[in-house]
Amino acid sequence: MWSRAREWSRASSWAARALQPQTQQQQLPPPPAPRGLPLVGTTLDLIAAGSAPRLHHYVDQRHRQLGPVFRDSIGPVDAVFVSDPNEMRRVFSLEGRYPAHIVPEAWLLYNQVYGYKRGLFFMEGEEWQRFRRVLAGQLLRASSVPELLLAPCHAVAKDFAAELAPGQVVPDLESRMYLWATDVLVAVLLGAQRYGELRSQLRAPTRELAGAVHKVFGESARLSLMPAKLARLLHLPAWRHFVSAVQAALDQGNALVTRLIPECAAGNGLLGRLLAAGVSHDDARRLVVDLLLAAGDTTAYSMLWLVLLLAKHPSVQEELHGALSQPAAAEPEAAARLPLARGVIREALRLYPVAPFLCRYLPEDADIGGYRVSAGQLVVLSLYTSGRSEANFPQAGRFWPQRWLRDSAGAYRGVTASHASLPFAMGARSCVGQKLAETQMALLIAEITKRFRLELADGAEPEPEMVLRLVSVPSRPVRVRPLPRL
Ligand code: HEM
Repeated sequence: MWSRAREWSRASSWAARALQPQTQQQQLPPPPAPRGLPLVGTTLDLIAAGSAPRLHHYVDQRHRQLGPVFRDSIGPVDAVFVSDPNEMRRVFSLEGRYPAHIVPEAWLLYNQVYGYKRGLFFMEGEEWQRFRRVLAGQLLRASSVPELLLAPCHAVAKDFAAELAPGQVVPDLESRMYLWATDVLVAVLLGAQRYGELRSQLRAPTRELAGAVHKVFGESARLSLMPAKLARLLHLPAWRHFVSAVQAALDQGNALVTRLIPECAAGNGLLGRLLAAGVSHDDARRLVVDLLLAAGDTTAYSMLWLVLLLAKHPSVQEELHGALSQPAAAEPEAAARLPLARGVIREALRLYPVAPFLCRYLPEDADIGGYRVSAGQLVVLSLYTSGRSEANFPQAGRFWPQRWLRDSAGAYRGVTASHASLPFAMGARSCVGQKLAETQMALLIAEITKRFRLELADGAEPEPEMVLRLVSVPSRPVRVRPLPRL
């Protein structure tokens, strides 16, 4: 089955297949599916693979068994899974004008029950397109890094490194990363200078918000293990705790943004730019509060994986330190663009994509890998599998940031299919915070590496495993000790 599907993906060009008449697509076979038991389907296999926290292992095994495209019903979700990089790209090319993705059930229910209007991630159709243009116009432009992102990310990274206690295990690194992610966004909203002026006044509300966002994540992850509607109907503690955590985070987020609005005119940050672009105060609050929520889990956990991998690989830290010590890398702009720092980030996100499954509902019937996929069918891209496949990345299990450096002919040294790793997705609905996330992570590892060597506090203990709690998180706390460089 593997080779059959591969031949398909090689033999057929995208363009030719996009032009296939509908009738021809209807003649294609359906994707292969595992044999399930009556009533329970494949649920027992999923339980055997480690249940929901190890869904990525279950899906990986299925790809090995059935090939790069298969269909499965996991609980109530019926989806076509895709792990071939060319087919993943094809899915994005067919996503339509208003790409539709899946939103956690508990969040949808919360928004419905409390009539809450949320930000970009939750929007659809023309409303989504309008605000997407506004946000992408600020955050994803070529000039956004030097004009909007660099100075705030650098200021917060310097503070972070300065606050590390040399030789001491960093206490509760996970919470520290949430605070960093929130600080960065507040600094970007205000601009570095205004942020510097207001930093001490904003410290307490920012810290509270970071804690509240962290709590929402914990409660959402707990609730994701059961149907949210049922939990609400039965007034289960999981639903009640989720609601109070979300309300607290939204209230604190709204209060913080309301406080920033009168301040932002004096700065050159994102918030002022949104208002200048004609976004109303209410819409700005709605968009920005959701940016604060979207930035928290994603960058905090990505950075935790990154720190863990660096601490495990002292030789990479030394090479990075050497590169950062060159005069050419002295300025933050150069440090943020340093190829090795970028390689470290890409490699960490390849091995530990914070969103290991990307979802799209295709608007038309489609040919995916030689199989018929009907309009409206949920398609799930298996990033964990594609990112760890030897066919796409030689020595796929190894943390090897240098694979992303280019040789004299301009090719990556150790990458066969770069689009097999898509941690920020691609296309019109890809991550609007990608440039921000890359810049803030690059500058934080630069500031830490310049001053410290990171050491694993738990020595030779086995590496924490990747488990799914809505996003990929380490199975136990990451504990590192920063040792000062002499
Ligand atoms: C390492 C960090 C991050 C990763 C890996 C990441 C990943 C992603 C992915 C995969 C998506 C696409 C979801 C889909 O296709 O349905 C997404 C969407 C999004 N991300 Fe990020 N993200 C990161 C950081 C951020 C940050 C810092 C922000 C805030 C500035 C942000 C804001 C958003 C928003 C608002 C969307 C929804 C975009 C839309 O629907 O048009 N992300 N992110």
